[in-house]
Amino acid sequence: MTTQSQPLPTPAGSPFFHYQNNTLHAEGVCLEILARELGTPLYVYSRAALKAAWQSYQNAIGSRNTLVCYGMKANSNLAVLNEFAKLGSGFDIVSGGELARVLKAGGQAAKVVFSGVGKQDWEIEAALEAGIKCFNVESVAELERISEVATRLGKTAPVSLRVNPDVDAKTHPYISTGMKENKFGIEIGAAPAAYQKANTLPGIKIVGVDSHIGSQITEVSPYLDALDKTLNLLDMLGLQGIQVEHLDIGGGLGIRYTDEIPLDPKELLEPVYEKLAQRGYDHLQLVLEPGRSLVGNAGVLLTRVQYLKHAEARNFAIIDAAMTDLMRPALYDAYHGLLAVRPRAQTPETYDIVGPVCESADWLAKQRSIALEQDDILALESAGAYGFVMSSQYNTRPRAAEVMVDGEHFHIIRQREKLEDLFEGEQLLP
Ligand SMILES: Cc1ncc(COP(=O)(O)O)c(C=O)c1O
Ligand SMILES: N[C@@H](CCCC[NH3+])C(=O)O
Repeated sequence: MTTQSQPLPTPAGSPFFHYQNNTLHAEGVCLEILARELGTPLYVYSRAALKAAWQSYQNAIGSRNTLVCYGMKANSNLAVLNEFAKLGSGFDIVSGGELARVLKAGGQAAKVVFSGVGKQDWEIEAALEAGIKCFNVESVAELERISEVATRLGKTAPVSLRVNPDVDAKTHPYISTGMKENKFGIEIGAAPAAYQKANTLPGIKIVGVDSHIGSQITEVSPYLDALDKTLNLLDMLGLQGIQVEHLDIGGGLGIRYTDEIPLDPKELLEPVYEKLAQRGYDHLQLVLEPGRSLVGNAGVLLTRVQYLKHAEARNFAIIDAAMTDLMRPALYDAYHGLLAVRPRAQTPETYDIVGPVCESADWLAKQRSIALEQDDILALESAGAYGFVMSSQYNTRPRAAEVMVDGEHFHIIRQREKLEDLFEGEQLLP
């Protein structure tokens, strides 16, 4: 059987990547031409896909008092951040570097929440100077540190305590964050005392409560279990005279990589709003921190087949992208869909799709049935989230360029690194 007599593969999750004249396109742009013109590996994002993902949250929110703080660790290219800033997004940051990116991209500090277990003094200072919405505080020691820094600067730090509700998000163990074995947050049993403490510390103003239970979540029940526990905490705090202004339920909604059935934001938010109303907390602002679900299926990684190697145990397609460009398969054994940008008519063979890096973990896809020839262009799907941002220069490899497609046009939003970028700042000994 040939690929011509088969239907073309369906790109995962996104209608913005589609086949036209037997060639994969992003919106109106032919990816074969783009890859040949700009070189590979190349990250390609669809602006329309970003907007559609944003809109799916807005449709679920309607007129309710809810702030989406894009979990920018998923994709922090300035053009992506600027797009979300223009749509009205806030940002969930986890470092001083991410704060600098938000400000550079035109985001508003007043819509920034700052998560992360290891905030350093300079990062706390920068966030106080910028005037962020709140610190999502992950330990009592951090609370004390923020109080010291704020007092020294003569400022008041708005804080929300990130509680660890000990629920199983039913996701990959490496990306689950809300179980008591995880380093994240303050265990929920210890939260009332931590809030009491926050209430007495100088330079601290309590504004919220926060939890984030993990990533790539495809069920509503773990969110609702966490919410129940958080609302019980709010009941207790209320009895102690501690009030908050907002409730942050984190991010974590999954996307389709293969056959997952992701939740529409509506499927999460409707029961959340219902529960808030039942429990008398619908006056609180709701804060969300989605990352992956806003960008994941808005991007692909284009790569070129360098060599085919037919070995005894395996057929290998050696491509010009590596674990340094897309780390998820090596790190989590993650599956990314693989598409031939121009599918061939020949009988498919089974290949392991591997990179040039000197590590056996340097694979991007395993045991995929595809008809290939040297120099073919391939697309690794669902690469818009945790793709470029997790890339490295290991093996002294320049990081890929990033492109945003917009209708019939494209914009280079990050140049490919040049060889001299790779050792900039290094010095020979005298
Ligand atoms: C605190 C926090 N907020 C938001 C996110 C974004 O998560 P996701 O990309 O799964 O939506 C993460 C990542 O898991 C996170 O750690
Ligand atoms: N980097 C992870 C998600 C981590 C989420 C951040 N806490 C991934 O690629 O799936």
